[in-house]
Amino acid sequence: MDIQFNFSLPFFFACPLVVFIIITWFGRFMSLYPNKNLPPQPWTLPLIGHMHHLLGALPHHALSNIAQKLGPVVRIQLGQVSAIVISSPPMAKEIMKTHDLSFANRPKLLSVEIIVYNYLDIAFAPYSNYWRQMRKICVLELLSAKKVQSFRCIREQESWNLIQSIATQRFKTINLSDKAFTLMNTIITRVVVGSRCKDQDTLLELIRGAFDLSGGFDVVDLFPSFKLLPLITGTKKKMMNIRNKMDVILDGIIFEHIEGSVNREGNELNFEDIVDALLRLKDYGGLQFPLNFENIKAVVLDMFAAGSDTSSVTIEWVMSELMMNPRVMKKAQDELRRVLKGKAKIYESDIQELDYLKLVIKESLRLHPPVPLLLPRESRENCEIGGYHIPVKTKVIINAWMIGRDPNYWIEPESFIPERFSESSINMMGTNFEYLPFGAGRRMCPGMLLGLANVELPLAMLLYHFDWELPQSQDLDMLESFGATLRRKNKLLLVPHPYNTNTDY
Ligand code: HEM
Repeated sequence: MDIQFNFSLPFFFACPLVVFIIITWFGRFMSLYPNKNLPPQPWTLPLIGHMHHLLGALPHHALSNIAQKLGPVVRIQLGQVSAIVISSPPMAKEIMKTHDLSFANRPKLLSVEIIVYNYLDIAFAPYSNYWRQMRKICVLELLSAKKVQSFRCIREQESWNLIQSIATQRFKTINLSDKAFTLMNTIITRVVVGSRCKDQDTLLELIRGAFDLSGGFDVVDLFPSFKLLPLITGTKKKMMNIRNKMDVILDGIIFEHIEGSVNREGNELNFEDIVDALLRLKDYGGLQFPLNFENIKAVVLDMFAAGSDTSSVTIEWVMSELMMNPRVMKKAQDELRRVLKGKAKIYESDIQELDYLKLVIKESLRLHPPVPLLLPRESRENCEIGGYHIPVKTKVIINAWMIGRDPNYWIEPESFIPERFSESSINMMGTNFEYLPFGAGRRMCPGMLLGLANVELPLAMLLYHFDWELPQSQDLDMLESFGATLRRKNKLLLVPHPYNTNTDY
């Protein structure tokens, strides 16, 4: 199905101010425009026909509404950018398996260009020999199973610190969302930088600000040929400011590593953090594209951006779903308390047997994929998908959120039923296209192991050490907010009641 969201050009040039206000006001989506494959229509008709699906809606909801009306392959015109939206498992398979190589590019975005030193990172680098080299480094040197295992003591210490801090607030209302964010900021900072860093919160706030604009829905990315737009809207100045502030912090981090003055705690001496690994590879010299400080900073930014919020929102949503589903909460806690038999403290080796907890996380990632539209791709050549011709340089948005709730593939798709995975072979490895929390194909998430390890242990501890209640007279909503990740709109406020373990907090 082929529709276009666009403003007519004469209208655009006749009333630039009006259009500018409309664009910035309506923000994320453009309106409709006569479609060359449909009978000519005045632009207002399709606008009225579909705008109610778009206005005020979260992008993944808006695109789901449109897909329900128009089908699993919808072409939309986002300003000057031609895009297709993919909303079914077979069509996702076409993009990420059958034609994976043809769709292995990422579209160019101004915010990303400025922030990651002209696409020197992994997540937004165009498909190229450079990207292949950096991806290989990422998979083999930075995020391998062995490496993830080497960061285990960080997860154990920081998760335990979280439990201790919650224990001091027992029976009181705590903001679990904020606690999960702080925990994950600290874990990812220690993994990347080797120790807590005085600037970690500032750096992560800057990164969030920058990557919130990286969804490709910003007006400057929708009209890339209007070179003055980034200056008029102030986007360029804003991004340069963010980049400069980040640069100072990142230079400081690298300098400390080179100098050997990182303030490491006890067992942090025993592992190589991500900056160490990148500096080692820089000095190694045998790479096709030798690394310099900009390459290192771009990859470090990716690790922070991709590794922190994705895991903390997962903790937020798992805990929210458990509060909404007391049967599942009880079953998960029974498993933990049975397996751990009153142990005072949990270590990572203890959680291998927690099969039900793993199903709970899997089910939460189905209903609440932290990156609901994955990262956008772009076609590298002309291609045919589901009988439609897709021209080169078309942006591809895959609605993993909708796919995970597709009633043709999931029984009771809106219900939280972890057991659905117990007898099923569906996994997270990107081979089942009805379940794509980490994407699939060449651009699939390389941080899956680290991401899962970062949520499993804290969740096990939260559920083992405490029973949870909602604050008095409060209901729990499940409203979402869309940014770089899909998080709760309202913070998760809960009251912890210590469970009777042999623990001395
Ligand atoms: C629960 C945790 C996580 C989730 C749900 C998640 C999800 C995703 C998704 C959906 C993508 C896009 C895949 C695609 O386009 O097909 C992605 C890409 C990526 N993720 Fe993750 N991620 C998580 C954790 C992490 C962690 C911990 C790291 C590293 C510290 C990481 C690093 C990356 C990178 C570098 C990419 C870009 C890959 C490329 O373009 O080649 N992720 N992630």
